[in-house]
Amino acid sequence: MTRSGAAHQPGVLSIRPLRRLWIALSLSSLGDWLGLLALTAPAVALTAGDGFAMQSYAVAGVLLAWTLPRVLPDAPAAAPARSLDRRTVLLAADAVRAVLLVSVALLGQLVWLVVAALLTSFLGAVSRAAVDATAPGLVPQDRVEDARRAVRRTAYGAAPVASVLFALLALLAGAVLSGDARSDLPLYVTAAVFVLSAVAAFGLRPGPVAGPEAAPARQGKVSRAVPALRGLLVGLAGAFAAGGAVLGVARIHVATLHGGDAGFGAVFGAAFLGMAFGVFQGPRMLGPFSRRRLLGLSVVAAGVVLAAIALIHNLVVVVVLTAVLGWAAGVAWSTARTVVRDSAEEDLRGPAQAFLRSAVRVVLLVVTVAAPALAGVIGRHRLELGADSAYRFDGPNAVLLGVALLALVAGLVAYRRLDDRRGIPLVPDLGAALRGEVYTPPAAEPQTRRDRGVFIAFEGGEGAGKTTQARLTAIWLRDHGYDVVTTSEPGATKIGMRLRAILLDKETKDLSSRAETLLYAADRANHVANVIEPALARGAIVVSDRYVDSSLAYQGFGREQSADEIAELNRWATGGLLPDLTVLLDVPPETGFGRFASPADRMESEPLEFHERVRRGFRRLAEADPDRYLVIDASLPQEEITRLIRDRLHEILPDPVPAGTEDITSTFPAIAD
Ligand SMILES: Nc1ncnc2c1ncn2[C@@H]1O[C@H](COP(=O)(O)OP(=O)(O)O)[C@@H](O)[C@H]1O
Ligand SMILES: Cc1cn([C@H]2C[C@H](O)[C@@H](COP(=O)(O)OP(=O)(O)O)O2)c(=O)[nH]c1=O
Repeated sequence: MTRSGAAHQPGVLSIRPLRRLWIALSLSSLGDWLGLLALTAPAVALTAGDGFAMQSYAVAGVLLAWTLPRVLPDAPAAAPARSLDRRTVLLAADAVRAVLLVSVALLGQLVWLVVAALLTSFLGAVSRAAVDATAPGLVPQDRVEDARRAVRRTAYGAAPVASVLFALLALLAGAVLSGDARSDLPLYVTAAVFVLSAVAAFGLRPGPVAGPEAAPARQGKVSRAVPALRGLLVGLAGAFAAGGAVLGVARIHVATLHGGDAGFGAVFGAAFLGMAFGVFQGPRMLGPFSRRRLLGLSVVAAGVVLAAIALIHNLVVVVVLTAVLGWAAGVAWSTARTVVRDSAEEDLRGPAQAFLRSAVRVVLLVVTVAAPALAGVIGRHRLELGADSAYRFDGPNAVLLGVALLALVAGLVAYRRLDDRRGIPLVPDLGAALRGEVYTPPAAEPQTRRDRGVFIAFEGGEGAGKTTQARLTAIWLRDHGYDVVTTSEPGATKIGMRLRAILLDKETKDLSSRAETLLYAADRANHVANVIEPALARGAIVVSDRYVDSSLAYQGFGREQSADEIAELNRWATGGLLPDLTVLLDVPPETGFGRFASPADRMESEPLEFHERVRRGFRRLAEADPDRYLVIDASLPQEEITRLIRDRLHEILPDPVPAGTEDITSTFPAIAD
């Protein structure tokens, strides 16, 4: 909704002061990326006579120098930006960078090259910090996020432009220049871009570097509230490690493929262009298909493509596949954003995305530096394949192949962790999505299932939210046309109500643990015979607030009696009836008790240790039979719990509700309470 609303507003860049800042940023970002490419060229040229390993280390050294200021916490870069005038900061950062790049060309010294790369990158970070802090202050409050996004897009969007420019310069230099002058040309051009950027910065109005600071993402809190976060992190780390490996070894790998600077620029540009396309296309791709599955698949695709890049010795193929790899990583990134949007509370989406963004950046940069260094250690190898044929398998090939395997594993792990359509086979699911449909599997044993109905039990300690969630589940199921019977223990039948009075009345004294167990079992026997079985027999869905597991946890673990004996007793009492799904709402007893004000009944009055044993008991039961349980952290917000339950119910309902229809049905007025 907010998205379509935003589309009608004029672009955020129509706000004049922001547009000016944006022009300065565009040039400075172009210089930034061009500088990275231009500085790696002399690393190879200056070590031309020193062998493959030395060349690899020199490239790794320049990348490390360039990377360091960007993985360090923002503080050192942000400090000068915050204490000075923003125009001065941007102007000075540009001017000094121009001088640094020219000095590298003039001095032709490896050590100075690395130092200059470090300083250039640091100034880039200072300049970015100044822009980041300034941009939000230049727009109205409700456009702050748009302004941040425009800044981010420009900063990364400059990368492919810089790559194309670099490749053209390399071609030009190759045609008209010779020797060192070839790698010097991009340095001079970058310096010129920084001079232009300084001129644009000069046109800015001076002003303090102000504006709201982005709140740092607190991973602990965020990952607890966004359960998908770990799966997302694993997947994205795989995809971006794959990207980082290609960028890191590109310089030396392309040289073995006789590509030179132009080839390097092409690989770099292909990665970023592909990625931009993937980010754009991700949300539009395979509409009816599960986003979580798509994320896992795109990471697996990144791994497979990287393996091909590692093994095929052809520059054109490498460039094309690098674009595909960038695309897969882009799809993974934008899909992860969608998953966060769909699974996190509104106020946690920003922090969760910020956390993922910084994690991805660290992975990308670390792998980019480590890859060429490792390639240098591995060195060059030839596999002799016969009398006159051999296969090159150098450091870059080995590193790329290794990272490809890691990305594959990460993709598979992410797929498994995030899968929200468990039990539904992937191939027909994907096939249906390609035809624009949601796949609905043929119901297993249709007759028996439909005839029998479905039994869902809610379990957990006091105040875990069982009653709340059981009720919401029943409303939701009825909205979808199911015949639903809600019930609870103890006390769902007339006899049961009497038993309940005995069991929960604080005046009840001298009730032995065995008698208590038998009374709960008696209540249950009556409940099954008179309520649950008849409902299941007519095909209804039964939603029960507590069932056998409560006896195992409270009378077994809580009262420290044999859980096996209690299970046996209850098997007899219920005729062996077990729920199709047990939703365990797991919460520390203190949290649960903190949720009510009403006076405690006989069971609730038991000491805290009792309730802690009960909680452990429930968890143990769930661990022993994971397929039949859905364990949910019940300290999560209520809506998040409700969503997790619905996701799981989709899988076991006799006539599954296709995930895609959810949006449609929820537009009907539904009784929410
Ligand atoms: N996820 C939740 N977070 C915070 N409070 C909740 C949550 N779920 C339920 N509650 C509140 O906690 C109290 C107990 O919930 P209830 O569903 O009666 O728990 P139970 O049946 O497990 O004892 C109610 O006041 C309810 O509104
Ligand atoms: C069904 C069942 C409940 N109990 C206890 C747990 C609860 O303290 C109490 C049921 O009380 P109830 O008022 O239904 O509370 P809640 O909302 O927490 O379910 O009975 C057992 O000890 N064994 C059982 O088999």
